[in-house]
Amino acid sequence: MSQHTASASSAQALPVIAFIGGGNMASAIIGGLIRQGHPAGQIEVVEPWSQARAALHERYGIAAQPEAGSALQRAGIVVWAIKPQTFKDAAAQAKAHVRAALQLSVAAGIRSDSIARWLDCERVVRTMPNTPALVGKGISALYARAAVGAAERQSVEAIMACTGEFLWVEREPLLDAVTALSGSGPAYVFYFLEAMTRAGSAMGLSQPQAHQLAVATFAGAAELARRSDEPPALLRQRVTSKGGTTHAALQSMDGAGIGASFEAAIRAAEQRAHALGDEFGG
Ligand SMILES: NC(=O)C1=CN([C@@H]2O[C@H](COP(=O)(O)OP(=O)(O)OC[C@H]3O[C@@H](n4cnc5c(N)ncnc54)[C@H](O)[C@@H]3O)[C@@H](O)[C@H]2O)C=CC1
Ligand SMILES: O=C(O)[C@@H]1CCC=N1
Repeated sequence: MSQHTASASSAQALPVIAFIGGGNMASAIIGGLIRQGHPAGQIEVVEPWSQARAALHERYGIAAQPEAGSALQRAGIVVWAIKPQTFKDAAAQAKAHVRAALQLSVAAGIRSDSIARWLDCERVVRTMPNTPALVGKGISALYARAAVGAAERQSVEAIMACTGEFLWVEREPLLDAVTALSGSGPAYVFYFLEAMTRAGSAMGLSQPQAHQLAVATFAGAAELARRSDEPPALLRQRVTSKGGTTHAALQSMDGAGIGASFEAAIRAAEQRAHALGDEFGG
């Protein structure tokens, strides 16, 4: 894997970008693009759901189209931000208008072979972002097919840098691992936040106090891990006094097999990503 940190490079220099699907991930990327100076008028969106179209108009002033049409032909890059289940049908609907563009898919599991076949286009990049993209703190992994040129890779980097950090993976199957780790990862963090907040409330703190303490602890520990040269295991040991409170908590977690269960859960997500490709990539 090669790594890059975010440098929201010249979003203004990007071509017209079309989004097929205007839901959560599309909104997060569009928000990042607009924050970095990409004009709303240089964005096309196809979104069949009227409420999602209204939200895009209210938030970004974008008039999304209910179905694929010739307006898509001005796009140099097409972002596929639809569910894996609907990708094939959406590709059939839009193909005639988008074949000349660079295709960028955010869909979990759907392999670039399928996308290239559906669109009759070899210039395909897959990315796996995550929802902190909404606040410019996302991380995305990228994979490009061989036909994608250096300038096109840079354009994709400029788009994803608008949403946070990015890195490239050299082998496409690694995107399933990325999906399991950082794509789904925010949900794991929220799951633990919920548990910590519930525990805080049960111990007598108010819900807002418990929430504030839990969120600040996650943000602070993550920032410490990011800035530190030391591995997480050592940072954990520094919190853990012999015979103290942390030791009691960690012993309880080990006894319940939480670490092993958590790893197994992430492997389950990876397997599901792979299965989505088999199920909906035909
Ligand atoms: N939500 C997340 O945390 C992440 C999602 N993804 C991937 O992003 C993709 C989109 O996910 P979300 O944005 O969360 O879903 P979403 O449901 O919010 O957005 C998908 C949108 O596509 C629209 N749509 C349905 N059929 C269409 C068609 N034929 N043409 C155009 N638009 C159509 C739907 O009305 C919907 O608004 C999925 O493939 C998912 O795997 C990737 C990373 C993280
Ligand atoms: O749950 C999902 O399938 C998508 C992919 C990563 C996050 N959400």
